[in-house]
Amino acid sequence: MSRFELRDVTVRRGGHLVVDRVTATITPGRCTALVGPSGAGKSTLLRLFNRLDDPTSGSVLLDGAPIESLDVLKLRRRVGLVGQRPVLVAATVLEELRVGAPSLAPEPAQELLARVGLPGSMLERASSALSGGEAQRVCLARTLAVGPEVLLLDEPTSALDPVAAAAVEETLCGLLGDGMTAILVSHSAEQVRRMADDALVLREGRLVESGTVAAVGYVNGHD
Ligand SMILES: Nc1ncnc2c1ncn2[C@@H]1O[C@H](COP(=O)(O)OP(=O)(O)OP(=O)(O)O)[C@@H](O)[C@H]1O
Repeated sequence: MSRFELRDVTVRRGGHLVVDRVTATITPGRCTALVGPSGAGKSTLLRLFNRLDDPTSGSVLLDGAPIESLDVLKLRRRVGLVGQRPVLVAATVLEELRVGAPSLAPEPAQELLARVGLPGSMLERASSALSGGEAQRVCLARTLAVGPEVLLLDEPTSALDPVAAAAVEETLCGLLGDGMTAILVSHSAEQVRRMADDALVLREGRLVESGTVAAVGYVNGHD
């Protein structure tokens, strides 16, 4: 089911309160945006969901279980991350898709490419020969190859040119429309309005507003 809950979560880094007693629920099947000014703690909060960071106090629960009680590799297969910049690690697109799914056959690999809007003929292409937008979509397909229940999206289009960003966003919107649970960090209020259902507004580490995107003032240009 993949319901995340944050209970009184605090993250302290170098004497600084980066996340300050945040309590919230992420609704399955919806896209929840983490928004707020630069330095508010959005990326840090996002990284808690697959244990790239751990809270200093409080707990993150997945379907009622504290996530530190789960095997971290299994957790990361359930909760996939797509970062700001595509990082490709294998020589070809097919090998890239096999990074987390070593037995992936060419046919399902082509289906994965279709899901992210790329032609199946791209499987044999060298990773180094991809454009930024293509590489980001291959990263997304590589994450999907593992079969995640939740996608963590950390400014997934901010490093791309406007045309590639629009294409990647459209691909993501398709996945969200199919009912994928997602948590999105984005600086763009327009993007949040297009992609997200719910929003959590952070300021100086504190949760200051939450609700549906339509109801949250921060996303709609007034506080
Ligand atoms: N390891 C660390 N040590 C000290 N301070 C840290 C550490 N990690 C993060 N911070 C600080 O915590 C605050 C929140 O950082 P974070 O990257 O989570 O914010 P953000 O809302 O994602 O910002 P942005 O929108 O600029 O990406 C920042 O002021 C940052 O400098």
